[in-house]
Amino acid sequence: MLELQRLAKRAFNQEPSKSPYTFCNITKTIEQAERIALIGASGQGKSTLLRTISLLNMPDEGEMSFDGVAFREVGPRNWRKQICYVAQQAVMLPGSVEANLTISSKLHGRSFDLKLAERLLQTAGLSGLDLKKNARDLSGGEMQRIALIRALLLRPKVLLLDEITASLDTVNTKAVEQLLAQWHADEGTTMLWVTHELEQVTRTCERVWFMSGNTIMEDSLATAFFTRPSTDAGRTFIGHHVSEEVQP
Ligand SMILES: Nc1ncnc2c1ncn2[C@@H]1O[C@H](COP(=O)(O)OP(=O)(O)OP(=O)(O)O)[C@@H](O)[C@H]1O
Repeated sequence: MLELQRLAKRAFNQEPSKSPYTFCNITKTIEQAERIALIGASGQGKSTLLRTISLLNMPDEGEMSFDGVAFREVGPRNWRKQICYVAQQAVMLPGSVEANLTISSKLHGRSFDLKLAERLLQTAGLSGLDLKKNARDLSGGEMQRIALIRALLLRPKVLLLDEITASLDTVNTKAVEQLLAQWHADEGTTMLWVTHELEQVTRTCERVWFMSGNTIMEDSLATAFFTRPSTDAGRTFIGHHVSEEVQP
């Protein structure tokens, strides 16, 4: 349903035709309800790829289509109604938590589903939160969960999750994973999830895209990638993480 064809983005802040690729040659099809973990070393372009798929950055080369419609025909605003990016650093809009939760429904002309919002807040461990509180006074972890719930309330077809549990403790990380697992079971939302926590991959995703050499070097079932990566880069990546985890 989401097709990427020879997608490429060049490095920022340089003359486009001369700058090196941040990522290139990405041709992939993502079916509805797939959950894919996007992993790889720092600086490989994982966040930039997510931001490009959500049209927060425009691709320099290649095509993307969703349900057969090219992104150029739809325009960024309508594209992002279907394909929603949740950032690593949650951004709260001015005003209360409630205003943050209702804003996207208003912007997209949809009615606000209060019951659903309350259920999501509860599952995310935020049932006691005062919705009248200024959103910018929340803790980093609270902001992160509100940003996620704000995205879910739009009921996008594809969720692009960028290290969304990096600022959460273990309990709240599990709460968010559970929230997304339930959401996936109920809604069949496709997820592309950047994470550095390899155990999280095995808990949350069936498929892995491993980025290396500024492209997707391996695309496989998560179980296959972790037991037998098919490239030297994949083996090195896994070996590095395993040796890091066994160190005191
Ligand atoms: N807004 C920006 N302006 C300039 N350069 C950028 C910008 N965003 C990303 N980059 C550069 O693009 C490259 C890829 O960065 P990106 O954040 O996509 O990598 P990543 O794989 O997600 O890394 P990490 O795992 O550390 O988050 C890096 O060299 C980074 O410095």
